[in-house]
Amino acid sequence: MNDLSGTPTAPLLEIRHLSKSFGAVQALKEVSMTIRAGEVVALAGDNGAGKTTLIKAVSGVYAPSGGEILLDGQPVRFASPQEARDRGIETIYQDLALADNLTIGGNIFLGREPMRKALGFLPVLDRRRMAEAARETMARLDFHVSRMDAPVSNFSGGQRQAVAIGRAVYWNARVLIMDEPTAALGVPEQRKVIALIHQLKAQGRGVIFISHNLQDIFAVADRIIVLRRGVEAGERRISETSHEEVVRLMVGG
Ligand SMILES: Nc1ncnc2c1ncn2[C@@H]1O[C@H](COP(=O)(O)OP(=O)(O)OP(=O)(O)O)[C@@H](O)[C@H]1O
Repeated sequence: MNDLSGTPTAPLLEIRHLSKSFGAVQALKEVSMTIRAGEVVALAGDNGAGKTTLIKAVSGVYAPSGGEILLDGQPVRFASPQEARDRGIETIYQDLALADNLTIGGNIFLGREPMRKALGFLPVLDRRRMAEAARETMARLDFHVSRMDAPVSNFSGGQRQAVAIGRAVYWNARVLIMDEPTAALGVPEQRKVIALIHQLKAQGRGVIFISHNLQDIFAVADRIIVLRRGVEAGERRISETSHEEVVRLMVGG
C-alpha cells in the first residue's frame, strides 16, 4: 500500500517467523503474516493447528520462542496483554469478558471508570459521561440497541459481541484480533457481526479474524492464512481462492 507521496507505508502489524514451543511440543513454527490498515486477515486451520497459540504470542499472553513482531515497522515485545492493549492491539475472545450486570457504558469503562467531583463529597462515577461515550461509540459502529441503560445480560449474542468491539474501539484499538466472533450465533446475528467487521475495516483498523466458518471468511476477509500443525499451509487473497482450495489447505494432501 502506498501513501500519497508514493512511498510504501509499513504494515500496521507484521509477524515474522514466529515460533512457540511448549516443552517438546512445537505449537507454532516460523509463521509470518502482515496486517495493513483497513485490512481483514482470516486465520483458519483445523483444531490444534496453532491459531490460538499464534494470537496469544502476538497479544502478550505467551512470550514467543522465536521470531519478531513489528508494529508500524518497529520491533515490539509485549510482556502482558495489557502492554499489547496499550499499544492498540486488542483481542476479543469468545467469552467476550463482559460484566453481565453492567450497562454498555459500564462495560466500556470496566476497570477505568471516569469520576466527577461532587460538591463537598468524594468523587462519584460520571454516569453521564459513560452513557454518552457508549451512545457515540455504538453509533459509530452503526449499531443500535433500544435500551442503553439495560444490563448487557439482556442482550443477544451479536449485541454482546458489538459491546466488546465497542469497548476496543473506544480505547483506540488499531488491530482487533477476534477469536471465532460468529461461532454460536444464529445466521441474522452472524450477519450483524460481519457488518461490524466491515465498519472496523472502513475505519482503517486492522482485523485478524479467526473462524471455522468459510462463508463468514469469504464475506469479510481480504486474505486468508491457513495453519496446519503449527506451520503455514498457505496464504491466499480471498478474491483468488475458493472454499475447496481453503479446505484442501486445511486438511493437506
Ligand atoms: N499451554 C499449552 N501447553 C502445551 N501444549 C499446548 C498448549 N497450548 C496449545 N498447545 C498445543 O499446541 C498445538 C496448537 O494448539 P492451539 O490451541 O494453538 O490450536 P488452535 O488452532 O487454536 O485449535 P482450536 O481450533 O482447537 O482452538 C496443539 O497441539 C496443542 O495441544
